[in-house]
Amino acid sequence: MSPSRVLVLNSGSSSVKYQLLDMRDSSRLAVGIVERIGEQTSRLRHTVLATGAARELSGPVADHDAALKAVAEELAKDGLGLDSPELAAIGHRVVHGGKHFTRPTVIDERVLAEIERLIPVAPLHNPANLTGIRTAMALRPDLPQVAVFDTAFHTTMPESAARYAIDVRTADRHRVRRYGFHGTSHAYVSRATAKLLGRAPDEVNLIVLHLGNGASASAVRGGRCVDTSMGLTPLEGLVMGTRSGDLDPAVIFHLVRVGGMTVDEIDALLNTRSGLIGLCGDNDMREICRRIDEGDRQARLAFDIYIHRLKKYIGAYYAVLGRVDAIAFTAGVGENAAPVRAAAVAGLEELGLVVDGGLNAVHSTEARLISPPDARVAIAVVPTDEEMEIATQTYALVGGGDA
Ligand SMILES: Nc1ncnc2c1ncn2[C@@H]1O[C@H](COP(=O)(O)OP(=O)(O)O)[C@@H](O)[C@H]1O
Ligand SMILES: CC(=O)OP(=O)(O)O
Ligand SMILES: [Mg+2]
Repeated sequence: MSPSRVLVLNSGSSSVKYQLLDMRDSSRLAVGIVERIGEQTSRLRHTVLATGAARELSGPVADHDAALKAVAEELAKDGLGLDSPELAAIGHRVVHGGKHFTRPTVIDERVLAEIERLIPVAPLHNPANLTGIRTAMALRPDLPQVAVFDTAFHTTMPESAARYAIDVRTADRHRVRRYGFHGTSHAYVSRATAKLLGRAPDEVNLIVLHLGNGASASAVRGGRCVDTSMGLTPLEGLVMGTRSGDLDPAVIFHLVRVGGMTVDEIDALLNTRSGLIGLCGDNDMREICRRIDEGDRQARLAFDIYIHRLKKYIGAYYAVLGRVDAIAFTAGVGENAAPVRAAAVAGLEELGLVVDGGLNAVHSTEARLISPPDARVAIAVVPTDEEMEIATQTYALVGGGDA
């Protein structure tokens, strides 16, 4: 029988998430994460689904190369190692693919060079993705390695949404435009939401809200992205865990000229010390909700700023789409934080947006509706599955199934 397993690697700035899937029945064989890479307190958690065996290792993991080698060792302990003849391909999440990569792509030297060229516009993500790919290639040079790009789903955006209103020649020379991210999630959730509605993806208009540590919104018309909130880099748009999202670009000039800060200092400020953590010292929505319940005003303000921005994007994408069939909440905050979902659409009844308090309060890992049955616009909670989407696209590309 031809090999049917796909290993998916999602290398983030300080973590590697991985899953080994069997694409014959889309089952998961092993899942895990290496966290806090580069620190003394790194941790690897590995679960084998067939046996339920779970292992946790602690101790320093110096870099992404060491992390991936540790993952390979863990997989090998259960006979699921990278040397397995049943492995068909390795699928890699690559955050920035620029304008060039509109589809999943088998990685060769030319593709590696392009991902490397894009590092300045994804400094937190692309270097980690590259290390993951290079290590995996060294471990299995004979195996197809496939890059699945966060940006690919957004390449359908019209120029009116993708261009910034700056001098066209300058923008083109430096490839300054809006690319959008989390596209694998937006694509997966768009299809899953259409399925939940019992409709074909090409006949529904959706607003997808991916609210994780990084967060982005997208407007999807008939299965194609027409606008999204992240831009040249994953900094634009919504308020995030540690990122500011939208701000007047002159804030940067002001901080240089009046605040005496360097560009690198401002980069770090806006990417790592802003958003929820900058506003209230916490970037975990669970903790923020808990503090609000205790009457903490700083946490309340951070929540209100987060919601205000989210509501503005819902309104904007409603206008962009003209007609909205459903709004889908996804990722860590979107899937779990009922207060965020309720607040994001509060007061928007005139737009047909109503959340049923009882349905919203139910905890579930299934895709579900939280709007009343007669609502004009469906509001849904749809768990994302970037790893499954990456595996599906990877397997299809290497000839194993249909996309
Ligand atoms: N039960 C919960 N209630 C509220 N927020 C939650 C809950 N579980 C997770 N989250 C939020 O989800 C975030 C992580 O989302 P996730 O999609 O896993 O992010 P990422 O993939 O960007 O690291 C956490 O920072 C936390 O704020
Ligand atoms: C692109 C991006 O923001 O990714 P993440 O949410 O994984 O940081
Ligand atoms: Mg994520």
